[in-house]
Amino acid sequence: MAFPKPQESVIQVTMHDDVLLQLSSMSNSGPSDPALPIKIAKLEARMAGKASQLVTQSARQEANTLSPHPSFVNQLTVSSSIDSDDEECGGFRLQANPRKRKTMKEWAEGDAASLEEAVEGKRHSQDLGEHADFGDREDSRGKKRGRGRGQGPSKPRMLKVKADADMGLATEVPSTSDDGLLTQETIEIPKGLGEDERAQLQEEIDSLKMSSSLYHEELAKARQETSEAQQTCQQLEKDLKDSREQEQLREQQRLKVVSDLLIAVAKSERQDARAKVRQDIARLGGIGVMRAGTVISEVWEDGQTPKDIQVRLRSLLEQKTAIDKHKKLLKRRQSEKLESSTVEPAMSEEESLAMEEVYRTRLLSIKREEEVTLRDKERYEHEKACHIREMKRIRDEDGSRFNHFPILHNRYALLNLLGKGGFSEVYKAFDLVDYKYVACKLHGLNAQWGEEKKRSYVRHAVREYNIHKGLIHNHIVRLWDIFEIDQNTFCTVLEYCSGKDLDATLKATPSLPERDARSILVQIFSGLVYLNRRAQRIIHYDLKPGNVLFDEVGVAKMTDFGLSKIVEDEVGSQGMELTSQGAGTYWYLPPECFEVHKVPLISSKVDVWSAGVLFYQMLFGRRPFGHDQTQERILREDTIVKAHKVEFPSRPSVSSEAKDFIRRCLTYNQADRPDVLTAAQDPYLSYVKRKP
Ligand SMILES: Nc1ncnc2c1ncn2[C@@H]1O[C@H](COP(=O)(O)OP(=O)(O)OP(=O)(O)O)[C@@H](O)[C@H]1O
Repeated sequence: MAFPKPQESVIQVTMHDDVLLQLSSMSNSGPSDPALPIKIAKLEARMAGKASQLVTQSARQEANTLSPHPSFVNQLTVSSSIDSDDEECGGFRLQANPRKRKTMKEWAEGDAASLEEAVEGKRHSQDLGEHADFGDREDSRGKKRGRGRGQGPSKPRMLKVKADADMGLATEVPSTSDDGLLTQETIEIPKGLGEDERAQLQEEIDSLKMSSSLYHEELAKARQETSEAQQTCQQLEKDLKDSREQEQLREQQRLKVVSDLLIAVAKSERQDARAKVRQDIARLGGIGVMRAGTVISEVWEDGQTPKDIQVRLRSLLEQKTAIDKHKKLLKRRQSEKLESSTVEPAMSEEESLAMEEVYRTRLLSIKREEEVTLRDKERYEHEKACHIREMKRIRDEDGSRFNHFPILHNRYALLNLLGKGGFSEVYKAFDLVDYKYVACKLHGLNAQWGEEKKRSYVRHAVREYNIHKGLIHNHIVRLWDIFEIDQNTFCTVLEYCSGKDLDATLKATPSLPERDARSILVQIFSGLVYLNRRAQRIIHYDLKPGNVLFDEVGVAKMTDFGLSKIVEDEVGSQGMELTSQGAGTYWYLPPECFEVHKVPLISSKVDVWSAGVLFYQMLFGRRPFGHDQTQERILREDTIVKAHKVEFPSRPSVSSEAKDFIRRCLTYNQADRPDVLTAAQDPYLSYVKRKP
């Protein structure tokens, strides 16, 4: 509901002079007659025998263009037309009044001569002119004219017509009382008038008195209404203020309830996570402490599952050995069958063939069991990797200074830690303003760092923010906000991706079916095409499994633009200079990034190479170059500089189209490698709708 502004509803009621005018503007119903002031003036003038002058002046002032002819009859005609034809007069409408027009006309016809003489004659014309002008208009000297002689503007209006000796007319003095009520002090009818006219005049005076009293009542009513309206208005304002305060209170309560619920859920998730880790420690293993002299180090201690797997494998090995032994014995017996010295009874040929078959089938069965156990062992290794990741997450969460569910920036309710990067902690959080989950990345500056290093880190983060915030694409994580927490910590707010990241996915399932891997690749290229079609092109430069996240429905999204490069317009076809050589994750970077003899020139082809490595890893469960090497070893052994040709394992089996696409992405020579836009148009990446 829209409440009017208080000042709009206030009606001024203190101006006695303008009471009638205000009434007429306030009320459109009942006896309100906006033409009344004019009528009164005309009547006064007529009674004073100066109707013509009044009319002339009134007409001249209000209409100006109407008949300039001084003739009284003409002027009356003008007057009559103004009086009756609803024309504007000083801002008020003159209502039609045929009865009055008739009177005036009659009067004009009956006593035209004497009235004309009076008009020509003269005096008090100024008075009458003033009476005829009901508005508070300024005269030519710029002064406000009063409505009665000697009266200040705030005095009640006196409609006074003085006796005019020259005209031989007695003066009828209708006036308004202090509160605006029309009164009649003396009534003397002009001598020259007949009975009818006198009666008519008397009738008009009575009628005016009646109207005046009605207006008076209306004024009182309007005043009353105004005061009531003011009270209502004040009450409404108060109500509005109260309800706003209540709403604020309710909003705070709502937020409290929501955040309490979220915190309760988060706490229970924390408990579940810890209980699961405890179970998994018993099942999969955990970190123990080993002491060697004064040195205490952490060691991995196996849980029950790897122990069981070991026992099964050992048992299978023992069974295999035993069968092999029996097989050998059987063979020896068969060869010694004819020797009489043999203690054991001789075995028929058929029996010995049957025994051979028993041993063979048993060995095959052991082999199958072994394969199953080895698969279990592999699964265990993946579970162990996730378990170690989760243990690390919990340890990081326990050690975090933001683990007590704070509300940051009056808006983001921090819940549980999602993970910890090099210099940041990422928390799942709830946005209490937009009511959605977000990921809050808390960047902590190391207190030990010097001022310059801190400044450089912040500069870097702000640069990343400025690049990332403008990127709006389905396959790029949205960056919503950035704010400072304290001198050494600030936070970026990101779209929350509730699925695992690709790194975690590949740890749990090292190789994906080709169809799944291709779908992820297509999405990555969609994001890359967006980055290369913008006015300000961007090279991501840090494409790796950890920087590909999945939302709740499995849509892949690129994130982390910390190392990304803006491609300036003037960059030539060779590419732009790489000024941050050494940064990045070497398994995923192309050979040109390791150029040492000159400043490397790079382009979007860096991302094409990284996407090729990612695709290879998704398909084969390992990286094409330096898979088992550390970053340092890759650099030392020039692993990528030597990565001229990509080799494919025989298993799992992958389509030749996929391999060919990987070869194109991993083209050693940058000039021969397709750029993002060309690679994205590769037939391998295009989906065509199959005809039914
Ligand atoms: N928007 C997000 N939604 C959900 N989880 C996220 C989001 N951003 C990051 N994470 C998770 O938070 C963890 C830490 O992320 P972060 O980006 O800090 O790690 P990183 O990339 O390993 O570190 P660094 O940026 O230092 O290389 C990762 O496990 C990541 O999956």
